[in-house]
Amino acid sequence: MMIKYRVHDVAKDLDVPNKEVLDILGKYVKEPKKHMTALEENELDIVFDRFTQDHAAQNFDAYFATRNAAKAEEKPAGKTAEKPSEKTAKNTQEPKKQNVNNNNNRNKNNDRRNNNGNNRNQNAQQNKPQRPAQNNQPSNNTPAQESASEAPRRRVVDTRTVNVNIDKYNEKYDRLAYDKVKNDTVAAKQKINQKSQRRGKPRSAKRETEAERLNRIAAERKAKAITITVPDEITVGEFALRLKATSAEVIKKLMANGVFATINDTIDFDTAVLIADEFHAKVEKEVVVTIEDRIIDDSEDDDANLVPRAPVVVVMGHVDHGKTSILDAIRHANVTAGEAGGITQHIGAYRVNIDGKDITFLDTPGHAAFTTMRARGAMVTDIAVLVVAADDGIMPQTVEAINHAKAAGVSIIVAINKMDKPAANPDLVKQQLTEYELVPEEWGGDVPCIPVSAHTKMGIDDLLEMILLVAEMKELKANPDRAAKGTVIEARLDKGRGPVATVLVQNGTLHTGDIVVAGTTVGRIRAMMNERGERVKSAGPSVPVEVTGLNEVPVGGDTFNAVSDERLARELVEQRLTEQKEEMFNSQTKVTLDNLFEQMKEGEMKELKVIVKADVQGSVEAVRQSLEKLSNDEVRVHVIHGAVGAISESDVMLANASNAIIVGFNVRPDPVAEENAKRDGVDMRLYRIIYDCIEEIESAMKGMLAPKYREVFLGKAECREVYKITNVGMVIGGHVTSGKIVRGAQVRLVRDGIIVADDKIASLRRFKDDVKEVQDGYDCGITLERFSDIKLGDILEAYEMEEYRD
Ligand SMILES: Nc1nc2c(ncn2[C@@H]2O[C@H](COP(=O)(O)OP(=O)(O)OP(=O)(O)O)[C@@H](O)[C@H]2O)c(=O)[nH]1
Repeated sequence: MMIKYRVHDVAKDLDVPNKEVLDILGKYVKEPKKHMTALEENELDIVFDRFTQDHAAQNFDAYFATRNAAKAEEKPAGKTAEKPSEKTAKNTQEPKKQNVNNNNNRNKNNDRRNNNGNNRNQNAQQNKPQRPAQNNQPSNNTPAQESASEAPRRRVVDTRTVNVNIDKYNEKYDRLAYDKVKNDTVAAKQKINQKSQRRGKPRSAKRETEAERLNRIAAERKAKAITITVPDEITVGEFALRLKATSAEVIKKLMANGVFATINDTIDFDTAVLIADEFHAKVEKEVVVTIEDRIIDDSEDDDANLVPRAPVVVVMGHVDHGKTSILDAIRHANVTAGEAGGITQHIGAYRVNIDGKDITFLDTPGHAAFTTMRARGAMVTDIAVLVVAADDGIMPQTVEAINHAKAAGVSIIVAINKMDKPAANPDLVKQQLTEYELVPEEWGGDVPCIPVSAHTKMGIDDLLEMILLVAEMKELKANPDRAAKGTVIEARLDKGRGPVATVLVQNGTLHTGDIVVAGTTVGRIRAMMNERGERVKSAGPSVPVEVTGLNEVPVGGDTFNAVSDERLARELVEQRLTEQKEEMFNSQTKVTLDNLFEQMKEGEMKELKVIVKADVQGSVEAVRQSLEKLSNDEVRVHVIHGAVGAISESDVMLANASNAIIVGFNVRPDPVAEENAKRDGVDMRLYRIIYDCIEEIESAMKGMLAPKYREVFLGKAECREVYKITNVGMVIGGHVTSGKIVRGAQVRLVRDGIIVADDKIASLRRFKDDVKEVQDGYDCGITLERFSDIKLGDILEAYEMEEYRD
C-alpha cells in the first residue's frame, strides 16, 4: 500500500516551512499544491533534488568540522550511532556514491516512503549529514534523484556495517559469568570450564587437610589463649570438646602426666587445669545453676534482720523413764483454765508459753525419731531434755540418747524424773552422768540437772525456766521476713484432707498459699493449723504447724522450702524423684548365692528370698520346706513364690523386683526369661536333685560355697526327625539352631520347658560321615548314649562342665 506523503510531511522531514516546499513545487509543477496535498513520486523527486541543491555543503572537511562540534553536545547514545555513520561517510567515495545514487535512488525512495510514519524524525536528522556528500559530488543525476537516495541508504548501511567488537563483549561476559559462578550456580558452561580446569589437580590443593586444620586450631589456641569452664568433674571427651582438641590429643597429654583415662573416664578439676595449661587454655570453674538455686532463697541473713526465736526442744531417755509423762505434764501445766479441752490435736510438736516466751517441744519422744531426722540431715533441735528416772538411774538407752545428743551438738538438760518415788536417788543419777562426761552444774559442770516429777508436776516449772535460760545463752535467732524453710516433723495421709504434714518452720515465715517443696513432694499450702487445732494464716520461726496441700506424703526429716515458682518446683520434684530412683537402683545389689555370705556379713541380707520352680508340685513343696528350714539367726529363707513349669519371664521379673534368687528343679528357663535374667543379674540356679540345692544354699549361707565346675553352653539343636535303625537305636534328625553340637558333649533333652533327660552325645554325623561338631544352621544325625524316648520338637542343649576358681 502506498503511504501518502503530504507536503507538510515533506516539509517537516526536511525541517523547513511548508511554504518552502510549496514554493519549489510551484516552480516546477503546474498544479498549485496545498500543505495537505499528497505528492506524486515525481513531485517528491523534484522537491528533494531542488532542496538538496539549495542546501549543499562546500566540502567534507567543512561538514565534519560542524558535525564534530555538534556531536559534543549530543547525548552519549548518539555517539554509538554516529561512529558507523562516519565510517560509512568516509568509505563512501564520490564515484561509488554516484553509482549508488544512480542505481538505488528509486528503490530507496520507496523504502523511505514505506517507513515514513516511524522514521520522519530520523530522516530529518539524517538529512543534514547527507548534504556535504551530495555537495562535494556534483551529480549527473537530477537533484531529485540524488537527494532522495541519501536518507534511506544511510539508515540501512548503519545497521549492516556496524563493526561490533565481539571480543570485548565476550570478555565482559566471561567476567560476569565467573563472578556469578563464584557466588551462585549459574552459567553452566562456565562451571564446566572451571571443573575442567580443576581436573587433574590434587583435591588438597584447595581443601584444608585434617592435619592442617588441627595445626591451625592449635595455633589459634596458642595465639588466643582460650578460656574454658570446667565443672568439678568432666569426662575426657567433653573436656576435649571444650578445649577444641581431639580426645586423642587430650588422652596423650593425660598419659604424659601419668593419668591413664579413656574418652568416657572422668577427670577432676585440678587435672583438667593441668592439661588445659598444655593446650594454652585457661580454666574457670563452672558454676552450675540448679533449679534449687533458682527457686530456693538460700542466702545468709543479715544480722540486722535477725530476731530471737523460740528454742526447739526434744525429750529423750530410756524406755519408761517418763518422757511422755513429762511432755504431757508440760503441756497441761501450760494450759490455762479457759483453754482446757482445747488441746485436742496431736500434731507432732507443740509450743508452750512461759512468761511471754515460747518453747517448742517436739512431741516425738525417743531418740529414734531424733536420729532419723539427723540421718536425713535435718538439724531441728536446740536443746535435748534427757529424762532419767531417779529410781532407775542411767540405762542403756540413756547412754544412747547421751551419745546422740552429743553427736548432734545440742545442749543437754537432765530431768531427773520420778522424784516422788521413795527410791528416788538423784545423786546416784548425777554420779552416773559424770561417767558420761556430763557434769552437773552444782558439781561444777555445765549440765543443768533438774529434779522433777511428772506425776506431781514438781520441778516442771524449773525445767521450763532452765530451758529458757539455756536458750537465752544460745542466742537463737531467725529472720521472719523471708521465704519459709524448715523440716517435716511427721506426715500422714488423712482420708478427708489428703497428705497432712507437721512442719517446723526454722527460718522465714510460712503463709497459706505458699508453694512448698518438701523432699519429693510439692504443693500449695491450702490450710495451716496449730497444735490447738486453730487455723492460722502464717507461721514464723520455731513455730510448728500442720499443713495440707502437698501432692504426696513427705517423709519425716525432709527439708521443706517455700519457693518462688510452681512450675520449676514441680520440675525440681521430678528431678529429685528420678535421682532417688537411680540411687535406689544403684544401691541395690542383687543377691546371688555367690554374694549371699558377703551380704549377710554386712548385715544387708536379713532375708533370702527364693522363687522355686519345679516339674511337679510335690517338688515345689519339698523344696520350699527344705529351704525354709535353713533359716538361722542371721538370715531367714523365705520362698516368696513356688509353682510348676518352666522358669518364665514373670518369674524373673518378680525375682528382680524383690531381690530374690530363682531355684529350678528339672525345669529350664524359657529363652526370654534366660535373656532377662542375664540382663537384670538375677541368679538362677538349676538343679536335678533337691539335696544338691539344699546343700548349695546352705554352704552359700555359711560362706562355704565354692563350686568347682560350671556349665558352659555349647549349642542347641531341634529334633526334626526320629529314625529307628536296627543295631544303632534311635537316631535324631536334628537341626542346630544356635551355637554348635559337639560329639561327646553333655546334652539335656528339653520338652516343653521340662528336662526329660540328661545324657551324652554318643555319635554325631553329617550325611554319612562321623563329625566332631556341627555348627549352627546345619542338619545332623545324633544318637544319645542312653535315652531313647525322643519326640519331634524336643530341644537338645549341648553343654560341657568347666572347672573354675573364684
Ligand atoms: N511415780 C511416778 N511415775 C511416773 C512418773 N513419770 C512417769 N511415770 C510412770 O512411768 C511409766 C512410764 O512413763 P512414760 O511417760 O510412758 O514413759 P516413757 O519414757 O514415755 O515410755 P516409753 O514411751 O515407753 O519410752 C508410766 O507408768 C508412768 O505413769 C513420775 O514422775 N512419777
